[in-house]
Amino acid sequence: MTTTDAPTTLAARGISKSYGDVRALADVSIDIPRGQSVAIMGPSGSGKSTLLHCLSGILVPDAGVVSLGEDAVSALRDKQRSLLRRRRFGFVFQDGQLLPELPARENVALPLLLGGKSRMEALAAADQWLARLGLAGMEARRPGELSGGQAQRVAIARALVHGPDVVFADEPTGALDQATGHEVMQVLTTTTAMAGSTLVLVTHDDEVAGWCQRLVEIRDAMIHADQPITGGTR
Ligand SMILES: Nc1ncnc2c1ncn2[C@@H]1O[C@H](COP(=O)(O)OP(=O)(O)OP(=O)(O)O)[C@@H](O)[C@H]1O
Repeated sequence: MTTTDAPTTLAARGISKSYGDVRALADVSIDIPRGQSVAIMGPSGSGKSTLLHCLSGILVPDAGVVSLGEDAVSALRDKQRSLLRRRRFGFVFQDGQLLPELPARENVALPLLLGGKSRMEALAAADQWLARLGLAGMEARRPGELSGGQAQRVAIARALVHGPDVVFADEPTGALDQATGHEVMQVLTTTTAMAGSTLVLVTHDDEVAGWCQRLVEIRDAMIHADQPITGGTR
């Protein structure tokens, strides 16, 4: 949260992004209030990942502004932007992107250690999150010793351990079978809701999107539709 008590809205104002001649985003604006879960869908190449990367400060738009509460994310210099990303955002990718040589508990503790917490505090918090996600007893396993669904739960714990304002997820169930994907989405949406974090995810899968409260459809670099999901699980 910012120093005021105002809810921390993630917002894009008129953002555009091109790669050479390819226009990936054209004058896109969106407001995502704190705690909301949003699915971004659209055809391949429509600009979904570019939007996610601009909102999360991985990319800087060519024009327009991305802000989180009172902080203009897109105006920050590289170093400040990566600091903000580390402190206030969490990320879940398709393949988890856990560090293969580290046990689950150390993977989860990493954002806290990077944020300056003591090793003891960070590992204790990591163990709590792993237990919350149904992984008690698996703290010492390395990612290669976990199933795909278990590894994604470790990735979710790592994304949430430092109490981020926003969790960004790019195809979080893309590498899982349907039943495991369903389970991971249930865990992802309920734990981010419990933590009071916003969830922004990109998916090709209607069922995955159905776990969110809002659906944003991108076509040809623009927002084509933006509507609440009725019967959304969150
Ligand atoms: N690094 C890059 N260099 C050049 N062109 C790029 C780059 N990244 C994306 N693009 C192009 O920008 C457009 C939007 O890409 P983006 O990855 O945002 O789409 P997407 O909707 O996420 O696609 P997919 O569903 O296939 O992942 C596409 O035409 C893509 O080819």
